[in-house]
Amino acid sequence: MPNSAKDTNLSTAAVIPAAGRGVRLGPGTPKALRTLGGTPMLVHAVRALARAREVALVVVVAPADGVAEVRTLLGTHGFPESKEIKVVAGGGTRQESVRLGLAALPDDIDVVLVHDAARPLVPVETVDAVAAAVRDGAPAVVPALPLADTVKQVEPDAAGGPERVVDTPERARLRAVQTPQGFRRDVLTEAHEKLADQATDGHGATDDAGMVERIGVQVVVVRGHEEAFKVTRPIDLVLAEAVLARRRAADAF
Ligand SMILES: Nc1ccn([C@@H]2O[C@H](COP(=O)(O)OP(=O)(O)OP(=O)(O)O)[C@@H](O)[C@H]2O)c(=O)n1
Ligand SMILES: C[C@](O)(CO)[C@H](O)COP(=O)(O)O
Repeated sequence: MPNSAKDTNLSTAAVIPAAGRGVRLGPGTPKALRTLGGTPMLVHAVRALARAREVALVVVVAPADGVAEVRTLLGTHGFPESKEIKVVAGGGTRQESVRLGLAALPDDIDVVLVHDAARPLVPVETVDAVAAAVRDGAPAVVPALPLADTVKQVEPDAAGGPERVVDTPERARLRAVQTPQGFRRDVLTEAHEKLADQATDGHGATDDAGMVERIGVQVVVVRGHEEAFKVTRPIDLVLAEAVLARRRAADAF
């Protein structure tokens, strides 16, 4: 395992959690299989990660009852032959799904990029920037953007009234974090092993960087990208279709 600055001889894999149902997107096909420009979101996400030169292997974490379907789906789409694609069964939370994806990595992988299937339009430049920062010696890296909105911390009202604002954190020091998040494989594996119980007890982390923070590892930030947004609610699908249409129009010239 790499444990010092800059190591140029590292093997990199991507883990793509894609086992969620997409409740906030509304009823219908599981979110990763919903289409964007006629192609499932998951296929866009796998292509985005496979496009990165350093990524040798992509592990897709599918719903436990959908592994065969996802294997068939990915088999019908073209990916570079030099890139290995594996599909494994996920769990009931994102954290569990990532842990199961990590368990499927071969021994020779040193660097792991964890990327939501729900961020299908991440540009390859963002993937490359995250991977490069890990390869340059950072144990954990997140792509992030400044916030456009002011954020309030709130507490519920004991009598059932409206929530009350208790704090307004200084916006200039807040960031909205995206994926792929990049890690030294040993660091991420240790965090997932130590914190596995929290995945199901309601105290799980909402991202992988949050897990390595909990075991005391320093996370560094690289610039994220507006087009790496997460498709969460129906309005995000409208935006994603528009971004894809604009890219396709630009490519046609
Ligand atoms: N048990 C789970 C839950 C989520 N994910 C994945 O984690 C990523 C980010 O999660 P999110 O956007 O919250 O997806 P869902 O859990 O599907 O959405 P929702 O919370 O609206 O149901 C998605 O690619 C999703 O497929 C996963 O692999 N396993
Ligand atoms: C990992 C993540 O995309 C970083 O912003 C986010 O935390 C996932 O949250 P979700 O509620 O599982 O979509």
